[in-house]
Amino acid sequence: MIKISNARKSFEELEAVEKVSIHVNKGSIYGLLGSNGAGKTTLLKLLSGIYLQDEGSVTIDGQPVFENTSIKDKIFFIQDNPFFLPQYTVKQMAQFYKSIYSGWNEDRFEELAIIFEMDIHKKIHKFSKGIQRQAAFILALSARPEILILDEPMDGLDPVMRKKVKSLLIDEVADREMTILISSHNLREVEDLCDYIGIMHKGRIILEKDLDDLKSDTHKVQVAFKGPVPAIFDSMKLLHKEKRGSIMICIVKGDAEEISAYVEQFKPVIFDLLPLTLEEIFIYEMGDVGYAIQNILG
Ligand SMILES: Nc1ncnc2c1ncn2[C@@H]1O[C@H](COP(=O)(O)OP(=O)(O)OP(=O)(O)O)[C@@H](O)[C@H]1O
Repeated sequence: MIKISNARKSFEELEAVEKVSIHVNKGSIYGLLGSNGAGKTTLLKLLSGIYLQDEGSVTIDGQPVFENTSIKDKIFFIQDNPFFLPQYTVKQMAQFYKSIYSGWNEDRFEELAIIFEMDIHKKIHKFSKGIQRQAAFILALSARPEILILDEPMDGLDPVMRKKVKSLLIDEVADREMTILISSHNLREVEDLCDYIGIMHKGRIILEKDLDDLKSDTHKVQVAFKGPVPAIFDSMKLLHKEKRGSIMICIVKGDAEEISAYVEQFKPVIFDLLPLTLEEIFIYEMGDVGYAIQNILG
C-alpha cells in the first residue's frame, strides 16, 4: 500500500508539493490529474524515491521509499521522458533491468516484444518518440513490478496503441494485483482506466474520489410542477440548481431510488433522473476551483 502523508517538496522559493496526503490501495489504479505545473511529476518523483521530501512521509508497505533498495525493486517508474542508457538496444536494456529487478520475467519480455511488434535489436534512440514509449512499457511490464508509476503515459501513443497499453495494464492489475499511479493533464484520457482520481492544483490535492462512488452518487434531476414549485429542494443535497422555462434542473447527490421516491411524493408533471458524465460531475463538484478543471477536461 502506498501512503504519502503531509509531504512537502520545495525548489528554492517554490513549493511544488504542499502538504499532500494520498493513500493508494494494492491493486488499484490511481489517476493523478492536474494542469501544467500542478506538481504531479514532483509527487511521482517523491514516490519513486528520486526526490526526498522536505517534510512528511512517503512509504510503501509501511517502509520509507527514499534510498530503500528493497522497495525500489517493487517500483517501476516510466517518466515523461523514459530513461534508456545511451546507444542501448531494447534487448540490452532488458539485460540491464534483468540485473536490477528480482521479478524480471524473460518469457514475458519475449511475449510483449511480439505483441508490440518491437525490433528488440535496434538502438532505442533511433526509434520515434511513440515507439520509445512502447519500448518503455515492454521493459516495465517485463520487470513485473508491484507498483507501476506512469507520468503522462499516453503522450506520443496513437489511439490503437493507447487501447493496447490500457488493456495490458488492466490485465496486469486483474492478474496479479499490480498497483498503478498514473499522472495526466487529461481526465478523458484516463477515466476508463482509473478507479480512483486525485486532482492536484498548485501543489495540493484539491479533490480525491472513488470513480464508481462518484458515478453512482451524483445525478441530474429535471422536474416540473403544475402551479407553484413546492419546497422540495431544501432537504436535497444540491450541487447546482437552475430554471429553464418551467423546468427545474438540479444536480443532486444521493441514492437514485431515494431521490426518485422523494420527488414523486410532490406529484411532478415532468420528472427525469439522469446519470452525469464524469466531466459534468467534476465541474459541479469543483465549484470555486472549477477554472482549474477546465484544462484537465481538455
Ligand atoms: N527540478 C526543479 N527545479 C526547480 N523547479 C522545479 C523543478 N521541478 C519542478 N519544478 C517546479 O515545480 C512546479 C511543479 O512542477 P511539476 O513538474 O511537478 O508539475 P506537473 O504537474 O508535472 O506539470 P506538467 O503537467 O507541466 O508536467 C512547477 O512550477 C515547476 O516549475
